[in-house]
Amino acid sequence: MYTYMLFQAAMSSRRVVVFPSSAELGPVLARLVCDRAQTALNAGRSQFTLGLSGGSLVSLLSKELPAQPGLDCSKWVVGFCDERVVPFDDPESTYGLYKNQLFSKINIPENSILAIDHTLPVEECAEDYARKLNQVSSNEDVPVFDVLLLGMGPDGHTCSLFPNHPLLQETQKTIAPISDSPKPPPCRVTMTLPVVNAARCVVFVSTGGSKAPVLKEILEGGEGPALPAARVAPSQGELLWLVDEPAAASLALQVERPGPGARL
Ligand SMILES: O=C(O)[C@H](O)[C@@H](O)[C@H](O)[C@H](O)COP(=O)(O)O
Repeated sequence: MYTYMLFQAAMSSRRVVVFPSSAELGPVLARLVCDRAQTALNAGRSQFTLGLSGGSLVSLLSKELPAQPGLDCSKWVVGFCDERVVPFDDPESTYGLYKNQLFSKINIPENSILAIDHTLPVEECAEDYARKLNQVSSNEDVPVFDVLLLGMGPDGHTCSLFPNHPLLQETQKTIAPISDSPKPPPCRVTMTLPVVNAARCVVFVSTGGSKAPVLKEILEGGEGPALPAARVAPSQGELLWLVDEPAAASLALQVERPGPGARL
């Protein structure tokens, strides 16, 4: 019961925000990222740290972020919530997609983009990437990102944390290797739940009707063990779910429906 009450308390800071479609969601997401960057820098931090995910986020951010008025990314440090261990010119490389679609359009310094070394075997690649994240300020050795942007698969996975996978129990590593990903490609590195839940702000972006059943299970509770995305509950930070109407179609809980130009 006590655990349940703690769970409910953590959930109370969660916001579920519904948009008619990605066309309305995208600009609000981009504004949110820029606002949190401003907050970080105004608070006297020397850098704004952002974690990116793949999937539909790549094209959404690549369209909306460069369109933000007065965008200045010179103090941004960008990492990846997970990454496929493939060469950067492979169409499966998340870094490769962002490099072509986004990084070429905004002024993030090249050495502030923390990419994996895909030439290493997956275990060493994870250790190497964990060391790279040491340049993000940390709390008890866990990097604390200002904002993490996450996607969610129709199976409830997020980052490369898949349902029923032992990595869900990982508490020692900040970045873990996975060589049996049920979704190809099999070799990946991923942030672990302690890192995700240490972030100041975690934003899920989930769109499309195929997400409706799993979104309902994650946000309103299901009978089986908690799915990976349901285990995301930042201990001190904000949790936002930005979804479109088709994804939200089965939800009974109270949601926000902001108008155009809204700031979250
Ligand atoms: O590495 C991956 O396989 C993808 O990054 C994946 O985890 C993605 O984030 C989700 O499947 C959500 O995808 P959509 O945003 O396209 O729904």
